[in-house]
Amino acid sequence: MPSVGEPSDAAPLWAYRASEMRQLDARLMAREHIDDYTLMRRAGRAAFFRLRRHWPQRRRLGVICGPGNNGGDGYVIAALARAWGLSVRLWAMAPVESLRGAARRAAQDFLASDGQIEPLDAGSLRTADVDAWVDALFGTGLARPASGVAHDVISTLNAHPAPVLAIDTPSGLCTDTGVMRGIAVQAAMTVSFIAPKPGLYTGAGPDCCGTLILDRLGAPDDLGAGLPGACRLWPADTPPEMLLPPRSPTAHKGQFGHVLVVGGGVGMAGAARMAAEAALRVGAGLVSVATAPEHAAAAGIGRPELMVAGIQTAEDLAPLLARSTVRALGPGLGRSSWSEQLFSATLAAPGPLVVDADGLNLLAECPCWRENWILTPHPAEAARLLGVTTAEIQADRLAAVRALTDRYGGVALLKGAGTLIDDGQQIALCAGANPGLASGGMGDVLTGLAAGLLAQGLAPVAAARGAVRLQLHAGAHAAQTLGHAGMLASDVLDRIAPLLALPEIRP
Ligand SMILES: NC(=O)C1=CN([C@@H]2O[C@H](COP(=O)(O)OP(=O)(O)OC[C@H]3O[C@@H](n4cnc5c(N)ncnc54)[C@H](O)[C@@H]3O)[C@@H](O)[C@H]2O)[C@H](O)CC1
Ligand SMILES: [K+]
Repeated sequence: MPSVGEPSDAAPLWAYRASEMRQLDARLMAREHIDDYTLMRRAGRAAFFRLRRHWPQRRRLGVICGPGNNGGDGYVIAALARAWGLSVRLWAMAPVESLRGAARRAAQDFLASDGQIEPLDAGSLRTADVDAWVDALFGTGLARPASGVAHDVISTLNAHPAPVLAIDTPSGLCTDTGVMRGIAVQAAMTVSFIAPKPGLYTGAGPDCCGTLILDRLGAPDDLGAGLPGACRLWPADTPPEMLLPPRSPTAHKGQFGHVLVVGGGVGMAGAARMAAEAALRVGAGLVSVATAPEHAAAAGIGRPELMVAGIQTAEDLAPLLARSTVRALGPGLGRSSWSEQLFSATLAAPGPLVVDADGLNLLAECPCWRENWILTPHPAEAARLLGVTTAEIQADRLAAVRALTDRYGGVALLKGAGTLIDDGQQIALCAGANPGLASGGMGDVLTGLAAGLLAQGLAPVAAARGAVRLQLHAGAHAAQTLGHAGMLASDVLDRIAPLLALPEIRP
């Protein structure tokens, strides 16, 4: 049985940068006593049979081969497709004689099977009678933005009605960061090999990959032993692991912490209320809300379990800080002098806390370092915390989340598709993209979930990861019944308790 907040038995995979992928390829070949052409044929076969399984009706393939081993995979796929009686047209970016090693052998075998190679030209792709494309232009070896013919080809593929199967990665996507290098293939499906690459799960990766399938090609889990790895990946479909401590029959509310939400400035009572409800729903024993006096009466309506206090000054806040064990600082806090008073008083109190929204914006103005907190910025808030632009954050999200913990300590949770969580030692990537979560209040719910888990004794990094994964799972349930446009933060809230009641995570 996994301990509280730790991953279940299905320990998540490590994701690797391109520079490490080459070492993994070499290790796999050495361990299995195979050469790179055998491994390439294994990759091509894996991709081809996924294509046949998912798109059985698509029998007119257009294969685009680049100048490297990714292109080599394409030749393997094209030869297999012809052997299976599919119609194949293949366009190559580089002449066969310029190819090297396994890629050259793959091209020669394709020619030997009477395959035809056409020079890469966007115009001929536009008019091709093709009902599925295979993108084997660039893989982990992408070295710069696609330009010239490569750019035009990617643009043509994206405009063509036939779906694209991307091999190993959509061409043009940086597999280390998830940044589109200029232009990138928008694939309907991606089959990636051997080990996860972080850029497929964060940044623009989820948009470019479509349905992402990882085929390990027989790689054992310990293939990367000793390599630093870029991050640990919790794939979106990983079942929610047991998060909460067991509850004895005689348990009482004092055992499950007391969360104090500090926020709800004038006109923003809802944010603090959402965070407070989330903390209750995830199991905190007691939850209080320190909010502007104007909201005190309204903030508790419909949720009598909340204890709400109208706060004028830091002195008013002191007794609430003294009674609580965990704080959630920032939901709807605002940037007024009132906000600054409460911010400073809360930061001065000991004990773990979650800082979000305007709490982060105020922190950016007076940075400090702390062990026992979780910062939960979206990219723009992270940019303010680091004094850079949002584009620079998104240009390398893994570097950004590490820069946050270097500067502020504790745990940094960088929101966005493929949320990253760093404790200064190891980065966790919680895969999963749900456009329905892009609406007001979702950040407040996440803050409350994290605070509620902290209040029950989870370590900050486990509380952060648990909050993200609970919200992703609850959000997926909400999207199934309500759709992405119609789902609200309250709908996610309503699905937390049923999720926690699931046998695999019921305490
Ligand atoms: N190594 C193995 O045994 C296996 C690898 N697999 C596949 O190989 C690719 C990685 O191959 P690599 O040759 O390193 O890189 P690419 O094929 O991605 O292409 C790099 C190639 O293209 C040139 N290049 C890079 N960027 C550009 C650009 N913008 N414009 C033009 N040319 C560019 C660069 O100079 C290189 O020549 C991996 O993704 C897998 O698909 C097998 O799948 C498994 C075995
Ligand atoms: K590719």
